[in-house]
Amino acid sequence: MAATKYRTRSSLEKFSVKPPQDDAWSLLFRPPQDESPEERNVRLQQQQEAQRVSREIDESLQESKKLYDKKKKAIKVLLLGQAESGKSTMLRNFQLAFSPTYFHAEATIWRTIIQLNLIGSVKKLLAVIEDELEFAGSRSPRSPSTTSLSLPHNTLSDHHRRIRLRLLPLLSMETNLTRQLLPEHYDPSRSPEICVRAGSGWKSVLERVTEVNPLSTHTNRSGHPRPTTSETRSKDDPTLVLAASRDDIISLWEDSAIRDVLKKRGVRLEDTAGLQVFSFLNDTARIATVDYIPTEADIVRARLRTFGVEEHRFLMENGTHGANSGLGYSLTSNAGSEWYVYDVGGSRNMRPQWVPYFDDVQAIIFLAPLAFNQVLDEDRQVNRLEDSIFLWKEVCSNPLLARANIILFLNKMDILAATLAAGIRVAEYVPSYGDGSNDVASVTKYFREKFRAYHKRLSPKPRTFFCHETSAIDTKATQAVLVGVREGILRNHLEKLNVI
Ligand SMILES: Nc1nc2c(ncn2[C@@H]2O[C@H](COP(=O)(O)OP(=O)(O)OP(=O)(O)O)[C@@H](O)[C@H]2O)c(=O)[nH]1
Ligand SMILES: [Mg+2]
Repeated sequence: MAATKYRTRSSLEKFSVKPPQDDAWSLLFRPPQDESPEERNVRLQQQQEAQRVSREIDESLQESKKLYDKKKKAIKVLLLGQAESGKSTMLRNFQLAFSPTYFHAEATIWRTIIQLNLIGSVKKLLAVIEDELEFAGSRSPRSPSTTSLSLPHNTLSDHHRRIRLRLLPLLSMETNLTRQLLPEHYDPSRSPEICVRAGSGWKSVLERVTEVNPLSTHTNRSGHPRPTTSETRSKDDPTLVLAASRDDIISLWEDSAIRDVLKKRGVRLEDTAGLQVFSFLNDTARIATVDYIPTEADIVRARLRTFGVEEHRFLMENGTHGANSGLGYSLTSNAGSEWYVYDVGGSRNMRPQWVPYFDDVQAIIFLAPLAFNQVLDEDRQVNRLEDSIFLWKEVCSNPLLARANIILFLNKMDILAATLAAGIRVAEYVPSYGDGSNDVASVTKYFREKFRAYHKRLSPKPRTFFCHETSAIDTKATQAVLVGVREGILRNHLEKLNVI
């Protein structure tokens, strides 16, 4: 044994002292025989540089591998569901519940999105007014003696025309800003909503927009910070223009003549899909101010369409306890655990992009509003609930997801309740519902059982069916649900790793 060891060492030594003559690398790096001292210096410097670069490459490879291994160990959750089902809203609830520092740190970015949502609503309002004014103008040319336009059921006047003109700068501001945010090749006329491509650096654009020039941090003579003025703000920041338009927006929104026009033209104040198109208009007095700071509820409610797949990394800031989740033991390892949550764009043309993320995912939160009386934006022939069930079947039967837990969120329960309260009957849209009772509990039970049956029938191997009823804009109730869901996912993950 000792002799073997000795032989090995001696052969290594022999190699390092006297390399074999036919070693290609030695030949390549052998100094030329007539090398001058300067050439030698240059050669040695080059060699050192090459070694440094090679070390750097090794280090970065090791770093990437470490990251890869870490990510492999992290918990991965996919948020799936059709467009507008509430995935991004749920993600923001997740951030608020488990990563509140991060959630609050992004408040200024969301302030601009909320301002853009509000301006978007004003834009829709102005488009209706413009149409109405044009329509009225073409039907009954104005006589010089009157400033009112007589319409069949209402009257819009020069007063409205003037307000519209005053609000136009707001619209050009919005056009400028959204142009910087929209994904490449995206045609805004296809969808009026704000949309950003995942990973495109849109947050940096908004950070730049909201950055206040250091001048504003100066104090005045009495030692108080100077108020932010137009010189201290970025030219793309809509705050001041919006604040200056505040009274005009409120007066338009509260104007009964405008309400009549909206009604006459069939423009719903609240979109039935829950896209509360005009919802921020009700809060204009609070939002259109120079010192507006969004509330948690505002941030959760903001609408920003997802384009592509967004990866969100979470380091759990707070561990929750078994007592909360009814597990009967404490999952203290929860705090500090690393999670990746993937939020996807839900419209049909984006769905093929989901598949690469199916690999190695622990859980899927599938959002399905029971929108039995609505159709998809991208295809007005397709019923929303039917589309959700179709997607659910695809997800349950997908072999790549066979090991993942699928958790169904029947989201937008508030809208279901409002729809049923308005007297809209399920049987009219879903004949198989027959003469079942048209109340929330019965309708929910009926559809939940449908989802359960497909889950059981189509799962490649048996797994438990989890289902929650949610209203993602109700942050308190949603967080309570998410705490339980997180515990469940973590427990399952630990069980798979045989830790508990
Ligand atoms: N009333 C109500 N509105 C909701 C609920 N969940 C989400 N919303 C609203 O529905 C709209 C769409 O929500 P998002 O979270 O952006 O939908 P998404 O699934 O991410 O949509 P895409 O990004 O287009 O795939 C937003 O305006 C939300 O405020 C809910 O439970 N109730
Ligand atoms: Mg989204």
